[in-house]
Amino acid sequence: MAGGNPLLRTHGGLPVLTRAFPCRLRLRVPARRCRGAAPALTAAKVDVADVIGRVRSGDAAVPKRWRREAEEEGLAFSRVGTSRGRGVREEDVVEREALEFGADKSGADDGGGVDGSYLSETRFDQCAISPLSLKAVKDAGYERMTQVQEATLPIILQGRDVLAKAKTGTGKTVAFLLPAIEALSTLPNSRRNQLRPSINLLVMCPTRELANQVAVEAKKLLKYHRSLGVQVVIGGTRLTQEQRSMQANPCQILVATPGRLKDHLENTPGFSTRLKGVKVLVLDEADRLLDMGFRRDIEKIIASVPKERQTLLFSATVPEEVRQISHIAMKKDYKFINTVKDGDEETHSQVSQMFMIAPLDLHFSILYDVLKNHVAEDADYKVIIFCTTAMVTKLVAEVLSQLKLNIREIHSRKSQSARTKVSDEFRKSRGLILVSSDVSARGVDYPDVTLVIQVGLPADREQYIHRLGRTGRKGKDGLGLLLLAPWETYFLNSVQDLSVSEAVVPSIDSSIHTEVRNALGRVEMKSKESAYQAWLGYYNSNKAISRDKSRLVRLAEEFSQSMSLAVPPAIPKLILRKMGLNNAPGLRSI
Ligand SMILES: Nc1ncnc2c1ncn2[C@@H]1O[C@H](COP(=O)(O)OP(=O)(O)OP(=O)(O)O)[C@@H](O)[C@H]1O
Repeated sequence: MAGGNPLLRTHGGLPVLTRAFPCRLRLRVPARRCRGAAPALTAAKVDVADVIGRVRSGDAAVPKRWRREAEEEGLAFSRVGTSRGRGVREEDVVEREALEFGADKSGADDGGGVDGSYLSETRFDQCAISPLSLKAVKDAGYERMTQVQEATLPIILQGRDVLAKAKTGTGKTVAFLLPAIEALSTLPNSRRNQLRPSINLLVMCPTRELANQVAVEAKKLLKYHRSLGVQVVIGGTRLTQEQRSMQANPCQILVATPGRLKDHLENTPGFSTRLKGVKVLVLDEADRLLDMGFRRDIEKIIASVPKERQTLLFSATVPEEVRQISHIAMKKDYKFINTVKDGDEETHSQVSQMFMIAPLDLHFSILYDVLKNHVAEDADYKVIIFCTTAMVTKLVAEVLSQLKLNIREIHSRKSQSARTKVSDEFRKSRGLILVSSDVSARGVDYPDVTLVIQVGLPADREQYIHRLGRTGRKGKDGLGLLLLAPWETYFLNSVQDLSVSEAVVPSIDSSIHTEVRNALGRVEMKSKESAYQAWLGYYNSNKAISRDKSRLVRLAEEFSQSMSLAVPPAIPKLILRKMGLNNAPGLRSI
């Protein structure tokens, strides 16, 4: 996080004046132009932020070489000082600085970001892949490999176990699917022509949307491999329906969510025998699948596939604990391939990251204000708002819909058919705002998301990174805003190595407050009650906050007030007991 002068923060070489947040939201084009500024500086190991700060403060000790390199890159430092001296508004300065920095050396929109292109120089046709796969890759529009594909393909093709880390939106799905399909296509035909072929490739994903998406990508790559097929098994659909379709058309590739796969293991005749044919096991979003929420299911699944197999673990985040426990899934001599360079951040530098601290009772108004500005500035807007729980997501979606924004909602309480419909629509559209719980946090590839807003505490640092990663995919620009209440600021410690700049709370027109109040008045009481209960449950499960129960109750009351409720809703006794809050003073029960 940029420190120092509280008025001037920087990220990726671009100064951001904190009071100009709404303006930053409008800076998409200039921000892209700024890209050209950084590479030479980075290569020379110059801290751009530091140089800018020191030049501005009149520090004559800035080495000439740095200054010269900066100027060669079009960074007109001296002019920046002059603009401010003329009393130009901060917003104007930000706009101007961005343009001045912009020698427009960004290159084409082919992934040329400040942190280097996500594409490598290697073309797929230079690699040892089959003509059938190559043809499919071409049809999919892929010519050059992404960095992670280039780094992992040869090793996976050798049959090694691989744990790979690469930033969000850089093509990890193809990186594991393509070599896995190559491995399958070389299996003797007898294996593939059986009436009920074994499952040879098993891909595990933490969410249903991601599983569907991986299957779609697999189908693209299988276009000319006519004897290979892919099937998806995910929760939220009828088990019997999946059983029937697996029986009618058994495929060698299965993409699954853990819970449903376990269901099939326990209830589908012949399924465990089919799993004995697994040659390649993939854990997509491996760190999520290996954390406590999924660990048991994953262990059971691993025990059901042969020990003699190849295992591939992929994620944008690989915390140390995951490396420590990777032996659960992989052979000891696995290869760890990390395409995030030493000293580089895990997030993309072309994504502007902001945090804003404001009391809970301002959050709806801020959200509305930020969205209104963003929608007005960018006709092609495409926004995802992440909320803490399904019921809070529902409430936020209802409030914003009442405010006549173009809202869709997705979370675990929606039927799977509604989730799939919304997800498909959001993928194809622009001019939409998706309010989502963490079901969309990882892996889902919605193209051209312009802004990601996270409201309230993300579950952890990793979740923050994955949610943010829904924007800035394939080297494109993006914006991220994390909106926190003052007592949530401790979370920022966990992302202090990322370039997250503070944005000062914008002054909000009283008409916005009135509109929000009226919108809240039109939202059903039931939604508010459920959101309150879910909110309490979420923060109660957070150790840092639930330690002090009376404080938790007070904070929940603040949340209730932010929904315009005079008195916090009562909660069923049973639920309070389940939350361990039956004796917490100040909570009303029914
Ligand atoms: N070689 C390539 N050239 C161009 N586009 C590609 C290439 N490989 C993959 N893509 C596209 O890049 C996008 C992002 O890919 P993908 O969803 O696999 O990213 P990811 O790294 O898995 O992201 P996340 O970490 O969010 O899961 C997709 O739209 C995919 O079709």
